[in-house]
Amino acid sequence: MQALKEYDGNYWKSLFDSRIGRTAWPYGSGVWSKKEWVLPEIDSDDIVSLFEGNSNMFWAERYGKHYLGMNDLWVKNCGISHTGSFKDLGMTVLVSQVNRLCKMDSRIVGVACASTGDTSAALSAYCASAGIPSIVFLPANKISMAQLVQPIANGAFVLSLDTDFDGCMQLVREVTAELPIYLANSLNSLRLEGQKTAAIEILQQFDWEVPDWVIVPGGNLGNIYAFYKGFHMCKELGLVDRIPRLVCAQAANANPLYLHFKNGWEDFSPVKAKTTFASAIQIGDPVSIDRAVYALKNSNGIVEEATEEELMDAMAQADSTGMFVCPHTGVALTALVKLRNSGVIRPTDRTVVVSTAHGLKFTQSKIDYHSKVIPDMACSLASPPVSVKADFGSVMDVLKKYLESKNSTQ
Ligand SMILES: N[C@@H](CCOP(=O)(O)O)C(=O)O
Repeated sequence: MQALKEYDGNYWKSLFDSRIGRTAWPYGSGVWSKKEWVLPEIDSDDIVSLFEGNSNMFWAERYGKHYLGMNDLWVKNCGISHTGSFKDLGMTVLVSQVNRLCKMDSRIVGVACASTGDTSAALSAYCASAGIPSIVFLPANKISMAQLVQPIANGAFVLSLDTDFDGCMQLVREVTAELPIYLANSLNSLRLEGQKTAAIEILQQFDWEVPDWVIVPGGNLGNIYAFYKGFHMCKELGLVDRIPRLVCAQAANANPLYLHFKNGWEDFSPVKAKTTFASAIQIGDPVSIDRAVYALKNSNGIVEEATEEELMDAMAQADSTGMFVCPHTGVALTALVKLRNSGVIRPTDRTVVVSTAHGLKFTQSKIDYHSKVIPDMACSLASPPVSVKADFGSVMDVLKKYLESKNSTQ
């Protein structure tokens, strides 16, 4: 690319002038119209926090208004936690209880789980803190590097098994039936007691006003039931007079609940889960299927699914508004888009999307998307870095192109 020579100190002078309140010069070579860069007087009362302090619940204003025409869309960010996923909520309860049992001289020799990554991270962290051995059953090569390193670093006994999550689940159930090892997956109700607090917290954060919809990604399906349990408990206690409609969102490559829902809840059949970028919910035979069906039936719930392209595009779109979500949240956002487009969710409905894990656990899939190297995927929202020669003119050239393209889309 030919470097533009006409740029000189005046370009930057114009920008600096604008920052200190003077009218800017027309910048560039006349391609752009003159802009007023004078900053308005701002009263400190006018400055509003975009993410509402440190709360894990934030109003997705730009995403909601811009992409969906919604004005009451919220994200409950459960990935901002010790090990970076909602599993911490349940695991702190479970391991605390095991710790108590150990102190009471029970014969428990360790705690185990099968995992697609997040459960093992949480289990190993809390067990390490309590000095209790943890054993994790992981499907080899099916979890992200950031997830794998967590149990390793936390000193868990890590079994890397040549099977999928469902195979690991089956094995850990058999092993824990034989040995005095405590099973920590979400079929253990202690986990659900912890996880249901997210639902209670949502109501509290809305000052006990009930949202219309709560959308939760689903794999092993303990969490959708935990949300139901939390909302139902608040209703029983008289804190609220109804519960939200629940939506469970699955990856189309691992969608046994979706198929069951579409079949009118007749005859559940597990599926063989195929590879999905939403790897934490790559589960074909969920242990909490019955509880999930119960939760959905009793909340007038819905199940939706997301293809690989849909979930990756939804994740990229959300990221472009500053969310940096995990692929599973991409699945939940796809469900939202579909239900909004079909009119089931209305523009003014108060809707909460549950973001289940930290986006930093899934950087490889984001890199692949933005590098456009995913086979058969357009990656239409990819925003790859621009390689540019390290000289002033070349940088100004690419900046000009970039700012022009921004101008034309605003
Ligand atoms: N997505 C899970 C799978 C195991 O789920 P659990 O909630 O039943 O323990 C994981 O992170 O391992």
